[in-house]
Amino acid sequence: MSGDLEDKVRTALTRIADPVSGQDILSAGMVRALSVQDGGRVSFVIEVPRERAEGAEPLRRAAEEAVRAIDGVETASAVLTAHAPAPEMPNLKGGARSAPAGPQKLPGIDHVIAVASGKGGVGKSTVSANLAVALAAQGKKVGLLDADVYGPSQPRMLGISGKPSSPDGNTILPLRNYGVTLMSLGLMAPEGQAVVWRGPMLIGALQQMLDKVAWGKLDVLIVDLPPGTGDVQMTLCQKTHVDGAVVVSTPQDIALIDARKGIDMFQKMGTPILGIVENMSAFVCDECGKVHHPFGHGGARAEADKLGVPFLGEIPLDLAIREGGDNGAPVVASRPGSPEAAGFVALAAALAEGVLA
Ligand SMILES: Nc1ncnc2c1ncn2[C@@H]1O[C@H](COP(=O)(O)OP(=O)(O)OP(=O)(O)O)[C@@H](O)[C@H]1O
Repeated sequence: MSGDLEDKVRTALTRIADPVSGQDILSAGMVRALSVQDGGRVSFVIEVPRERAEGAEPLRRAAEEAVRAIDGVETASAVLTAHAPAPEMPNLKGGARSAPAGPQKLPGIDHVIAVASGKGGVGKSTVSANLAVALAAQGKKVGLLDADVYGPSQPRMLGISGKPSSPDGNTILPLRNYGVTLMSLGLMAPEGQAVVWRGPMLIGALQQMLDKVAWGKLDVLIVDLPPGTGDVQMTLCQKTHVDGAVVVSTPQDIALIDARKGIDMFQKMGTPILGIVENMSAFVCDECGKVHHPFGHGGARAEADKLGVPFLGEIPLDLAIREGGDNGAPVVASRPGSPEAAGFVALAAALAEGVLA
């Protein structure tokens, strides 16, 4: 049913002509991250060269209105994003870059792993930070891209402050701690100030972090995504070759329902699901040593079995994990070998032996 609607949306977009080239915007490759969700919610991005960004609003509006007029479409949202002309793009490897057709490998980066969650607050950033540090401790060259544009928390979690520099005014030099190279929108904004990144700005910011950051040679770039299934997730998967997604969930039904939606989105985008991690799985009482399951237990494993995707293990609910995140000392670094670090180390080892091998 959403397939039929998607066809209708595509047809409508072929009727919108780009006034500059005369080609329709779909064939011209200007439509990106098209998403047609159940209930008729449609969103997409229109990409124009940077010099046309200011004058492209009428085109955006025409495309949005054409889609909104389709029977079965409840809401339509088109956002504009501007890209720099190809010759201005930094080329960290030195070769010429032709117009990208589908998801592209990032120069010098062997693998990209996305860490996602359906719902906010389930520990996606905590898992990303500890996974990155654990992989670095296992000898991998690791980058961490904090794409959680609604609440970038990686600088705090990895104990990194200060601004990344850009000596040539074009390429951004990332910062490093615990053997992890980090770039985050949180490093671009003054600490404590909320930054609201929307639409084209948001997609542009993600693109900048992928294209303009001097990541250097990496075995793996971990991308800490915002929660849910929005433009950032879709743009990442459409533009960049992502080896797979790790989905983080708590055992609660409500988190698992959202995790399922996230998995569905990645599958539709053709991004492999590396597996589900159950965070805040069990709590061991300091006083009596008894194991409690405040959010239930085993839900993520059952969900993974049901969906036929790997189960990647359980992370306990533990004060040291929370404090490590708040204090910029991930538990994997501050308490290596501890039971609370074990789940992250096992996750890193499983990925190192699997997708990163
Ligand atoms: N296993 C855990 N044990 C104890 N505290 C945890 C654990 N996992 C995460 N937390 C804490 O829960 C809070 C939310 O975690 P985190 O920021 O990693 O979630 P998130 O899914 O990335 O959230 P958002 O997407 O909203 O940014 C943080 O204070 C973090 O320290």
